[in-house]
This record gives sequence, C-alpha cells and structure tokens, in this order.
Amino acid sequence: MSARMVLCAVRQHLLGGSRGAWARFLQRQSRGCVYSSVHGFQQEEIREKLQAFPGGSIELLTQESGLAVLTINYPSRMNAFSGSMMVDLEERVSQLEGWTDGKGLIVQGASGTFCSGSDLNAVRALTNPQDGMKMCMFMQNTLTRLLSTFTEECPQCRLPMISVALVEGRALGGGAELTTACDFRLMAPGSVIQFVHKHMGLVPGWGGAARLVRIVGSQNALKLLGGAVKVDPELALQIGLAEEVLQGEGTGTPLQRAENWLSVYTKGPAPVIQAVKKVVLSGRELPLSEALRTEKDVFGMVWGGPANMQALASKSKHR
Ligand SMILES: CC[C@H](C(=O)O)C(=O)SCCNC(=O)CCNC(=O)[C@H](O)C(C)(C)COP(=O)(O)OP(=O)(O)OC[C@H]1O[C@@H](n2cnc3c(N)ncnc32)[C@H](O)[C@@H]1OP(=O)(O)O
Repeated sequence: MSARMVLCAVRQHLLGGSRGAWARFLQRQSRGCVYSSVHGFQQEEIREKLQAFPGGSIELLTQESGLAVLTINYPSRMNAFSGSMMVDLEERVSQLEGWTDGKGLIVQGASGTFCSGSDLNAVRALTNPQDGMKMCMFMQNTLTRLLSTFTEECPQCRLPMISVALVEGRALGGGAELTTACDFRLMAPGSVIQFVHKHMGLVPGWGGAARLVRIVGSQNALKLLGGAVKVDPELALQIGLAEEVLQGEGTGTPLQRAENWLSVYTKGPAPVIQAVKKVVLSGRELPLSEALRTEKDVFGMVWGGPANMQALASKSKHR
C-alpha cells in the first residue's frame, strides 16, 4: 500500500467509515481526481468559461430504494452538453458522492434520446487548443468521479454505486463517451452509440477512448473510433459494449425496465452493495497486489457488520 493509500485509510478510519463524512472530507481536499493545479488545471477558471454557454440542465432524482436517476436534459438540442450542463454534471456528481444510501445509478437522456455530445455552439466558440484541453480535463475529472475510478491521486472509491447508461435514440460524440463512464449499457431497440469524433476531426477527450478499450478491447475500439461506426444494439451485444437490449413493449417504460434490470444487482443493504462495487472496481483498476489489499480493507468494513450479523443469526441456507 502506498503512503498515500495508508493516509487515506487512516483518514477513513478516523471518520468512522461513514461514506458521507468521508466524501465531504475528500471534496474539501480535492474535487478533481485526474487533474489538479499540479497539472495546470484551475477548476474555477474553466467553470466560469463553461458557464458562459448556458442552456439545458442535468437533473438528479435520488430515491428511497437507493437508485438514483440522472437525466441529461436539453431536448431542443438532442440533449447536447452546453457549458452550464458540464458544470451541472460536476455538481450532481458531488451530490451523489455525499449520498450515503446510494446503491445504483441510471444515466439517461430526456425525451427518448441519450445525448448528442458537446453543444456545437459552445465547441465553435472554444476552438483554441488551450480551451479545448481545459474542457477536456474538466469532463475527464467529472466522468472519472462518476465511474468512481481509482486514480493515483484518489485511491478511494468515492461513488461506489452500480451504474447503467440507458441508451435510447442516439449517443453521439461526447454522449457515446458518457455511456462508457457507466458500469453497464442497456440499449433500447433502434438506438445507436456512435463515436463520431473522426468525422469532427477529433478523437475522444472525455476519457471515452481509454474506457472503451477496457470495455471492448483495443481491436474493437480501433474499429469503432477509426470507422466512426454506428453501433446498433445487435453489434453492441456482440462486442460487449451493451449488456442487454431492453425489449418488451407493454412492460413499462424503458426507465422502469432499466430500474428492474438494475434492482437485481442492488438488492440488499447499501454498505454491502457499495462494498461489492469497490472490490470489483479495485480488481479492474489497480495492480493485483493493491487490489488484494483493497479487497481485504473492504472485507474488514463488512465483516461483523449489521448485514453480516443478521445473516449469521438467521442461519440462512443458500438453496
Ligand atoms: C466530437 C467530440 C465532441 C466532444 O467529445 O466534446 C462532441 O461531442 S462534438 C458533438 C458531436 N455531435 C454531433 O456532431 C451531433 C450533430 N447533430 C446531429 O448529427 C443530428 O442533429 C442528430 C443525429 C443528433 C439528430 O438529427 P435529427 O435529424 O433527428 O434532428 P436535428 O438535426 O434536427 O436536431 C434537432 C436540433 O438539435 C440540434 N442539435 C443536435 N445535436 C446538437 C449538438 N451536438 N450541438 C448543438 N445542437 C445540436 C440541431 O442543430 C437541431 O437544432 P435546430 O435549431 O432545429 O437546427
């Protein structure tokens, strides 16, 4: 365990293992996971710039069930991300990081389509490389926190919820990248995920390429980015980009179907579900020796805990 991880573990211990307190503490320490002032990134400066491009909103609904729904809401622009929506998203992620009871998250677009990427009006006004890189660092930080990725600077998993991108209609450009910041993608019939970046003379910059490689492998990622391929649900299933196609007319809305799908994996007490996400995430993100130590630490947090004691007392059989 690195000195920094030890420090973090001690801090967590001192804060009594409360995720809310821990999240608030971390928020005070450093809000960005990948980039900070060390990398020349000034969060307030870029926030101000982004706020100059208003429109739309990011809505967050937290429910007693422990499932939250995050909605990208700018239907008149096919839910493109305005500058103020990028700032909104960062604030909603902070809110989620402080939600102690959270177990699952569904990310969706309003009005039957997912997201058409950056608002091209903002993009056209921010074409100099410095502004582009600042926007890219801002979105990488936010999406990294959304996926709860472990990074060198932030070895604690702060948002340990199982997340799903519910893709209806189109997920284009930055919208396709956003889907990769969720653990699972569920696609509605007729929906499309397309990394259109090549057609824009670009590559992904919100972390979408790095995450895509981890999801579908480098050869599939090369094909999807190099060909700006329109990925329909069938192809998405075939290459492992999507987990399931939400079939079933008459069995509720796509959101209800996504909630039903997710609830199978979030059934149970929040600390246990959060622990599941943490051990899987550390296995995926960290070198084996660190992942094993993290698993031991997380195990220590649930061992002898209320859910464990109750299960032992009930002498349950797993038939
Ligand atoms: C490339 C990387 C970059 C990043 O990662 O930051 C990006 O994401 S750049 C954005 C990449 N996305 C696009 O280029 C999408 C462009 N839009 C389209 O291809 C189409 O609009 C489409 C396929 C999303 C929908 O087509 P459809 O025919 O169904 O509808 P309209 O084209 O009439 O769209 C309705 C309305 O929405 C506006 N719109 C759509 N997408 C954007 C966008 N990304 N930014 C700004 N505005 C957008 C479109 O212009 C229409 O507005 P209207 O005022 O009616 O002309």
